[in-house]
Amino acid sequence: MRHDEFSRRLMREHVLTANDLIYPVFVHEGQGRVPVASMPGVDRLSIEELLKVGEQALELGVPVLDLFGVPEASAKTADGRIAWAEDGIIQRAIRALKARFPELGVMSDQALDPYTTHGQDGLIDESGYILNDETIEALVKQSLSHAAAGADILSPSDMMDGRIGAIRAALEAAGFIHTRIMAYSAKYASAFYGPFRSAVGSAASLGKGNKYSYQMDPANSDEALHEVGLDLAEGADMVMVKPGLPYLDIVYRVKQQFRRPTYVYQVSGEYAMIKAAAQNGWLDERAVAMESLLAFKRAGADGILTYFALDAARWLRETR
Ligand SMILES: NCc1[nH]cc(CCC(=O)O)c1CC(=O)O
Ligand SMILES: [Mg+2]
Repeated sequence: MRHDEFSRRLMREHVLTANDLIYPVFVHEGQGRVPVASMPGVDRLSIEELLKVGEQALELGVPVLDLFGVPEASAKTADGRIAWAEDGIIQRAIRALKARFPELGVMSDQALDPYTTHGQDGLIDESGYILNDETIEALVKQSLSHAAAGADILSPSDMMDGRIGAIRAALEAAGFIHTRIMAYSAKYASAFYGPFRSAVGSAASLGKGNKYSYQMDPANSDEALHEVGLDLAEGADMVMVKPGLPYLDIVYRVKQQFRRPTYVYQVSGEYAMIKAAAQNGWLDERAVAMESLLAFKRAGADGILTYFALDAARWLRETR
């Protein structure tokens, strides 16, 4: 069966298409594009540049852009309140994208880390411990402001307990009955997020801090199922596992157990490793990237958040 291309195609079990891809983008207050040094090929975008990327995504058939904000460092506070400002960077970005491309799916991130002076995803007490319930109140405000700006999908990435239920209830009460929620349900306390933290500018704020008291222990697997079950019960439409390739077993177990829309995030560090090896001539970038994306499909993912999204959509087009 492996002898010829036709029979290899005939017995192929899984396929990757542009429909499976979500493209994460960084939107900054500055002008133009500013490269992220640890993520070659990824730039922080002004809203004007974001619109060009939105057009490319539509043209390539990538269904959704996922927006992350990069505020001015001077605008950060301990409570991260610019995260829910009506004229905040993400709120303006959502409005601009939806006005220009109503048919493009727009997803946005809910967490406070780019907006706080301490770089944690929520509010903290004097000892630095994250305050679950106070954080949820802030996340609800952030969520409502994104929904009001026109976000199609909210994606709380903070890992507080109970935030999906609170956000869902607030959306319903405010009449946002079409806003979808993709929960970062099994988000691990991973060192693979390093380049992302540089991109949004939370690395410097976080310093030697860590997120062990709210993100999951990489040693755990049953706990991921517990977390997914809670988020689905609280009203999540979609659940996510993060990071990606080192956690394929979790993707597989979540899909097998719940059979619900399941997503995986190929995170910044995974992207950086492939890019760095490719730049050294050690790996074939396109082949390795496409193999990794296919592996997510094989494990059971319904979609993938990846910084390769636009490139992958182009590569898929070339091979068709
Ligand atoms: N709310 C924070 C957030 N949202 C997405 C990522 C990581 C994404 C990536 O590494 O590509 C992180 C980093 C973190 O939890 O510190
Ligand atoms: Mg949870």
